[in-house]
Amino acid sequence: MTAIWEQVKALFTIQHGSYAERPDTPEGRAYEQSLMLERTRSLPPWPLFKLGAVYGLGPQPAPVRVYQDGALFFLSACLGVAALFRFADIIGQHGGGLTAEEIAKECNCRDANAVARVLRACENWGYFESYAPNGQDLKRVANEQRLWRNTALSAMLRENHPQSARSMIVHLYVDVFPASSVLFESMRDSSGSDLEPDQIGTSAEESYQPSPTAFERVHQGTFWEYLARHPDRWDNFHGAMRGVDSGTTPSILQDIDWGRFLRVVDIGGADGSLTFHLLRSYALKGIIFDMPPVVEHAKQFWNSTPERAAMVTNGRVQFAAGDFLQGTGLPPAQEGDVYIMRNIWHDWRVQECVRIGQSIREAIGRVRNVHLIILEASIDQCARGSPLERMRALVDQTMLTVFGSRERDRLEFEVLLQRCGFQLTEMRPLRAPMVAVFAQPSPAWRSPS
Ligand SMILES: C[S@@+](CC[C@H](N)C(=O)[O-])C[C@H]1O[C@@H](n2cnc3c(N)ncnc32)[C@H](O)[C@@H]1O
Repeated sequence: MTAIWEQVKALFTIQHGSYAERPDTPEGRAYEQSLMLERTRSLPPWPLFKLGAVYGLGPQPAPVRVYQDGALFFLSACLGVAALFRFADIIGQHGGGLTAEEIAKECNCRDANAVARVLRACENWGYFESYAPNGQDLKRVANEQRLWRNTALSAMLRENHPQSARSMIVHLYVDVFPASSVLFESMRDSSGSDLEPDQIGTSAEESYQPSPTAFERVHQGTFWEYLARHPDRWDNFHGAMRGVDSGTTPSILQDIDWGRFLRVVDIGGADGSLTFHLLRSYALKGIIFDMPPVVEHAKQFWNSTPERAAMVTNGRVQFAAGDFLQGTGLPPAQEGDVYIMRNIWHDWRVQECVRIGQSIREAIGRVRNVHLIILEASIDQCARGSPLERMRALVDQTMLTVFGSRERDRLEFEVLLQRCGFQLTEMRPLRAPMVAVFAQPSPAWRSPS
């Protein structure tokens, strides 16, 4: 019994990495080596091994876990490939029941064996499900002959799923994934990815020269320049943002009382889908502010359904084109306005965030009863290792890789907002991978211009 208990403890200890580290002295090294050797040699009893490694009901052996984590980019690649080839759409259109070969044929992929293996890899993480034809024993059916259907997760890779993640997965695979492969070089050669908010206005800011991000190294330009050069990537990015919209909007609508505002000014609002949902649910007016080409795209989106077109015709929604870095084109505030920024600040380094925030503060001027709400995946809101915190950490990595920017914690928001002439009043968790940061203009603020 004691031996089994020791094994359980050893498994947990190895998995969570809290083994007794010793200083790097000859004695310390000898101790660690003997400890590690002992653990490496002492295999867990079969039932324990099976429970963790085969059934996933207990701690996994550390080597299994570490390899899985290290090679997890292949899961991203498989999901990207599945999304690009539209496996989920093809399977869904037939109501399931296709072999890998049939799927390969329909998506013009010549390698049916690779399709079967990509599907099998995805199946291990709950995407797609294989079953045997005519009630045969699945174990006796070769991977190529198995039939495939969607699961709740793989169905989200369908284009027409109400919460479709297809464009986001394609964006991560095509635009971001190549950049992640040079993160090492980018970090090695970097002069520091960003300033701290409290370095703004100090000598550190004057001497600060941002290094190119991993994305900029690979794609020879900023993310926005890259999108401008590749209209197909813009279209896909709009789709990705619509996916974020469908995943976060229900909570944004229900967890915040928008009824106390008169007008919403959606800064960097893209096609304005959040504004649309807000106008649908509340007696609000709306302005969508973005760069000129994006605003043109947004107008098409608003004219594409009678309900949205009517909101444009009766003046409930308006468009404003400009540049929030230059402070041009921002709609001046009216009493009862709420300026919102969903997933804006996290795209920018501190200096640019201050410029954007100050542009908004200028637009507000001395108008009273105006609010600012920032909606972002702020970090350090839940326990480390929780699903939400893990997702936010990955979004933060995306920001580092693409923009050299970051997801922020409360303290960073407080300092940044103060630099731009706002006061943080509340940080509210949402039932989504985002928090709402509420701020009010500080009356004492003086425009730097
Ligand atoms: C990550 S998207 C967020 C879109 C939208 N807020 C949402 O949550 O769906 C960032 C938006 O910022 C806009 N943007 C980028 N640079 C800008 C600039 N200099 N001035 C105005 N908008 C800009 C982009 O066009 C894009 O629509």
